Amino acid sequence: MNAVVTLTPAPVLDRTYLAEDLTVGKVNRAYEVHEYMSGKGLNVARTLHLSKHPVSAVLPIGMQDQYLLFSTPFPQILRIMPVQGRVRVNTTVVERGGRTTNINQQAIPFTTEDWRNVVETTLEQVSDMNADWLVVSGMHPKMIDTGLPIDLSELFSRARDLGARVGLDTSGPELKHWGRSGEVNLIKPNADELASLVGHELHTLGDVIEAGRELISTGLEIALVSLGPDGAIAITADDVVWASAVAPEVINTTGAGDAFLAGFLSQVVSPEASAAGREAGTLPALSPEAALTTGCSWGALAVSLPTTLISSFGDAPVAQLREVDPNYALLEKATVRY
Ligand SMILES: Nc1ncnc2c1ncn2[C@@H]1O[C@H](COP(=O)(O)OP(=O)(O)O)[C@@H](O)[C@H]1O
Ligand SMILES: O=P(O)(O)OC[C@H]1O[C@](O)(COP(=O)(O)O)[C@@H](O)[C@@H]1O
Repeated sequence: MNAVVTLTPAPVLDRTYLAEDLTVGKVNRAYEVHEYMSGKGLNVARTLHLSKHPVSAVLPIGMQDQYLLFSTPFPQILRIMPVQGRVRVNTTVVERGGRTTNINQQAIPFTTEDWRNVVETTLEQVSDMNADWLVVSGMHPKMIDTGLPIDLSELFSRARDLGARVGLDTSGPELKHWGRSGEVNLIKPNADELASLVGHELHTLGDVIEAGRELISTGLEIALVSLGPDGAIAITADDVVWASAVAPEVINTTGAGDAFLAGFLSQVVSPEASAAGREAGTLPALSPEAALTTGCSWGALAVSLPTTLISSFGDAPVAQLREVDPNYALLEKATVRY
């Protein structure tokens, strides 16, 4: 079966304030607050589990903060690794009308021993589940002793030796490094992250395709680029597929990327392809079309909810494949941010 293991190297307590509007430099008041354990890999795993997909979420989290998991949905998918340090807090302010502002705290650094345990536990999960995918999502903590970001080389190469593809959803210098490393099969940048990765603005769908192809030439298998209201595009060596869905309303865009990635992973390797691949000792064939529409449907559902937690797919908007038009002007021009 097409199983997925997610690793969230820097889990988060997500605190979301719903406010009428946000005025910078003034006192702002929230009319509603939500707080729950989160992080990109955990969000992806929860959504996959809700769709009855086999998944395990590795979560390094200090003993003092494990109480935060008491009320978390689907505790059975968690593989908790006790590490030193407190969990970080990410704050989101959502205004009526859908404008969303995020303040994300820095990740807590790892000791060498803690990181080693996280790597071994993650690989154990990949092996035990015969996973088709290992997905590493969110910020990368630094190492206490060197001050350098975690090194994922060994994790990636051993996961690939176990027959899993490797997906990465991160941003900043880490995306710049791993996105071109040839050690990763899939990345999921949004348009701004892709612009930063290639170092120039992206105005049209053609610009996005060109940027994706540049990355494919470095050894990446799929550039999966999410384009907010323009849906998402999957670029491989042989194929370019574009799809989108119309969200009924836009309440909170935080979490849309995670819901989208979960939808994509849920379909991109069919159970039949997975079984055939294991039998033949080859990587299973990918089916990007069905996966992309599922991803866009779940992404559009996520933006219409106040928090990142999806509790049912019943109201998910239907997504359509679209004819790829390189001249299509993106609704939101992508800018370089770091
Ligand atoms: N306003 C929107 N309308 C419809 N779908 C949306 C909207 N915003 C996001 N989505 C869906 O969610 C996915 C992820 O959103 P995006 O904003 O691109 O990612 P991220 O949250 O990682 O920045 C998109 O690919 C799209 O399918
Ligand atoms: O690890 P980072 O980059 O701080 O991101 C973590 C944040 O991203 C989220 O997972 C949402 O991500 P998306 O909007 O990309 O889906 C939040 O729930 C969480 O606070």
